[in-house]
Amino acid sequence: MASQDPIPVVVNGATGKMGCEVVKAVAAAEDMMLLGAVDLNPEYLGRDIGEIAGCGALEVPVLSELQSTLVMATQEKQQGVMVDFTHPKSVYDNVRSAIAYGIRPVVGTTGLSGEQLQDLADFAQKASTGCLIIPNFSIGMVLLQQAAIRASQYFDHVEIIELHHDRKADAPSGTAIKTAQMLAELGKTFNPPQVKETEELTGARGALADRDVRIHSIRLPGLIAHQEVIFGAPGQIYTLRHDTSDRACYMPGVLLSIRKVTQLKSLVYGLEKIL
Ligand SMILES: NC(=O)C1=CN([C@@H]2O[C@H](COP(=O)(O)OP(=O)(O)OC[C@H]3O[C@@H](n4cnc5c(N)ncnc54)[C@H](OP(=O)(O)O)[C@@H]3O)[C@@H](O)[C@H]2O)C=CC1
Ligand SMILES: O=C(O)C1=N[C@H](C(=O)O)C[C@H](O)C1
Repeated sequence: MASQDPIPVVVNGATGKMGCEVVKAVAAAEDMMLLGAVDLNPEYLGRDIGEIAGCGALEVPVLSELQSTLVMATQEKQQGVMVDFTHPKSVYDNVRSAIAYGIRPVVGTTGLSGEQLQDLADFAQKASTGCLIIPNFSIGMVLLQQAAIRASQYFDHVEIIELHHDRKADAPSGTAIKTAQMLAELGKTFNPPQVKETEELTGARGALADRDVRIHSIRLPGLIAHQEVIFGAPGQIYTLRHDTSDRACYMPGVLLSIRKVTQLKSLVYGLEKIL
């Protein structure tokens, strides 16, 4: 059997916390080739991304220009993939650019609005280009969300608490938003009021998502990424919790997504859809 050409991968946000993990994972994957590393952090421009990520020289310099790196990826035999772990402010434009060049985006960056997501879905559909938007690449979170869906058949009261490191730009987390959406999609309204409530300090009761699912966000140094979904009923509390202790936990999901996106022709939102 003829072996396939490796999948060319461009990592955007390559010198960041997640970007470095992706660089190491892609460099170690036999069916992938790290083609480009893009980042705006001026400290690392021109330096070898393998040395920055800590896996030894890869002869791939950090560049600041996404467009020219995408053009380079269009010249490979196999269709290229862009993995994006940048910033909520830039992710929409990055994904539009990649799709415009026929490069398939695998997006971990959170903070896209519902409208932006819909617009990207329409754009990917028109271009017949696969695109994966994955708010959380860890298998543990998919399992937590599935358990939450099951529990919500029996519980009418639920609140989500997400806890993250204090370098996180967006709140609530993309994962908490997705979890709340998954519960809301079941069609029932949660948390029927028991008393007339007032907030003595604005925000004390958290954010109200669709179908009255509440989300609370905590930011502290010392945390990485954690989420609780707490169900309540008279006389009992059922708590689901996921804790991240190393960003390596996201890499099996990232590698799977790189492989899967090459087979897609439209946008898919959520890891659970490709498992
Ligand atoms: N889906 C998932 O499973 C996960 C998602 N995330 C999400 O991924 C994103 C990144 O997280 P994290 O790695 O912790 O963040 P970091 O801040 O550590 O890394 C982001 C990197 O991207 C760079 N950057 C910012 N804007 C651009 C741009 N326009 N083009 C290229 N590079 C850019 C930053 O440079 P500079 O520092 O100079 O700004 C930085 O080096 C966040 O949205 C986070 O929520 C995180 C973990 C898991
Ligand atoms: O910023 C992070 O760290 C994380 N972001 C994602 C999110 O917003 O849900 C995924 C994970 O929680 C880590």
